[in-house]
Amino acid sequence: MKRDVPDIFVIGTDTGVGKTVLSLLLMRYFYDEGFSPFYFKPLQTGCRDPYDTDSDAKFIYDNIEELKGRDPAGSVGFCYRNPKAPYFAARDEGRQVDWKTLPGTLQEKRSRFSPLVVEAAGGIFVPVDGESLVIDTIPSMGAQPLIAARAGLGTINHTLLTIAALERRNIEPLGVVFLDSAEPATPLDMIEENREAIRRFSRVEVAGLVGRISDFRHPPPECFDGLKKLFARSV
Ligand SMILES: Nc1ncnc2c1ncn2[C@@H]1O[C@H](COP(=O)(O)OP(=O)(O)OP(=O)(O)O)[C@@H](O)[C@H]1O
Ligand SMILES: C[C@H](N)[C@@H](CCCCCC(=O)O)NC(=O)O
Ligand SMILES: [Mg+2]
Repeated sequence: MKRDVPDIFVIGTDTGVGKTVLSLLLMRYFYDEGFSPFYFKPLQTGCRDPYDTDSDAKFIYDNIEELKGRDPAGSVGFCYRNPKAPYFAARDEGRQVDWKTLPGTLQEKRSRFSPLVVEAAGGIFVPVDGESLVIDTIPSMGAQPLIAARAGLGTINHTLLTIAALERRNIEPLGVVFLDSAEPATPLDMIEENREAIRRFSRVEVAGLVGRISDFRHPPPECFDGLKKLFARSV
């Protein structure tokens, strides 16, 4: 089994920025490059179960040919019904997220798959339990963070804040990928300025831009340009 890429923790500047879409592209990219990738969502909220229409794992399994008919439940750690931060969604059900079991689950997957594509819930300052935020879980996951960010107005602030928080804890991200689901599309000159600001005020590069995708089963080839830049040396 090909194993020469790091496991990836897809984190975001916010909820709804495109982490699941970026995870889908990573899965497609690594399958096409001959790897055996595995998608995992440790903490899913806003779903009755892993088969719900809002389940991120279901979206991945529905849109990756190789996963068609397979059970998305294996790709979900904890699942809570209310669309909230995991801490509050679990509390609504009288439970507490026992996230320290997750590194063991990932370790078990590592024997059969590479790379792991792990998707965070929301942004990195989202509470997981009463003591921990998503950012606190990063070191124990053994996966390198890749930042999904919106492409348009507001992203400079959110992306630089995310990078600054990681830097304070000596966590080095692989890079940033912009996703633009806006209609009409964000003007390219603004995207270039956003890219410039992030390069100038941090040491992190925006590796690529993913434009609006209309068919998630067949994303256009240019969606993978950023991933090629990040991983081509490894594949
Ligand atoms: N490039 C894109 N093209 C088309 N739609 C997109 C694109 N990026 C994101 N979207 C859409 O935007 C919405 C939010 O994206 P997504 O679900 O990937 O966000 P997320 O960061 O995973 O959110 P969460 O924190 O809930 O996991 C979804 O409906 C998704 O299909
Ligand atoms: C409900 C969302 N979709 C998401 C949780 C987002 C929490 C955001 C909390 C906040 O930043 O205020 N859940 C998830 O990714 O499983
Ligand atoms: Mg998601």
